[in-house]
Amino acid sequence: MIVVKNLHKHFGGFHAVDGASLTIEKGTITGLIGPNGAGKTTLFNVIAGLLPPTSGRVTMEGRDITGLPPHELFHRGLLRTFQIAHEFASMSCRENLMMVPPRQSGETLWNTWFGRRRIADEERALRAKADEVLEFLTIEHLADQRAGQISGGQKKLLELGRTMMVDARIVFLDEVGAGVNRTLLNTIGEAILRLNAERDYTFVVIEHDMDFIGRICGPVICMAEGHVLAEGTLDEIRANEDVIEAYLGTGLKNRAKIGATA
Ligand SMILES: Nc1ncnc2c1ncn2[C@@H]1O[C@H](COP(=O)(O)OP(=O)(O)OP(=O)(O)O)[C@@H](O)[C@H]1O
Repeated sequence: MIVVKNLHKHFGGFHAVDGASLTIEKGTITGLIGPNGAGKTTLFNVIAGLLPPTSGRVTMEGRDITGLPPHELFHRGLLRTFQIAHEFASMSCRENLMMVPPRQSGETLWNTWFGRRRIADEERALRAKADEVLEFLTIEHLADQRAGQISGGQKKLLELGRTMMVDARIVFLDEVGAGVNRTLLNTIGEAILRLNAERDYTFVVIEHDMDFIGRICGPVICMAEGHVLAEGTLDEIRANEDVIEAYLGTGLKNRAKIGATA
């Protein structure tokens, strides 16, 4: 369980996150929605250690993780993916996955000279794991293809695959659906649901596609102006007057996004 208490992140005088408090229950797929500029990505970045908070506290399973750097959170199984995928373009998809686990023996000069057998064993295991991940994500046919050449949606799947290489416990997904076609978005949704059901992953998903949120997310949290406005099912959120007001206040385009009928 992740508990965020009264979190603030200010950029100069601008309060991007302004007293956000929320709880992410273990084993859930929680949707994080809100109009543009609500502070969702900034909140992700603070929780995932990419930005130091101005004030407030984040705990994971009761332990204070406020301001811990990403690599420390990585070791605790907390990972964040990005709106724009961060692949190594000239490496194959399989190699991209094999790069993820930290502290591989081949990284030290000593082992390069004296630990060849161990390195070879490790590499075989990593390769097998990467292939298993690609198969799980139904993109095994991309194993040898350069990551820079695959589609945007496939890159999102590859990012999800990176989290599987370290058996993440909690994954923050930032706009998985942005620029992804419907078929691939369904594949991504299926993978998220299966990882949650079969491998105990907890997910927090920022997404503007409300159909996608409705299909895969249990609790939904709506942010506006840096804080949490409402929590509940998507239907409850959609009917919430404050939420409709927040989306309305930021223009018709945002209002259409929530699918508000009132
Ligand atoms: N590094 C920064 N410096 C100054 N302002 C920033 C910085 N990062 C974000 N902001 C501002 O903070 C506000 C919240 O941005 P954020 O990206 O967190 O919102 P969001 O809810 O994720 O929006 P979107 O749905 O459009 O991605 C925005 O007004 C943004 O311009």
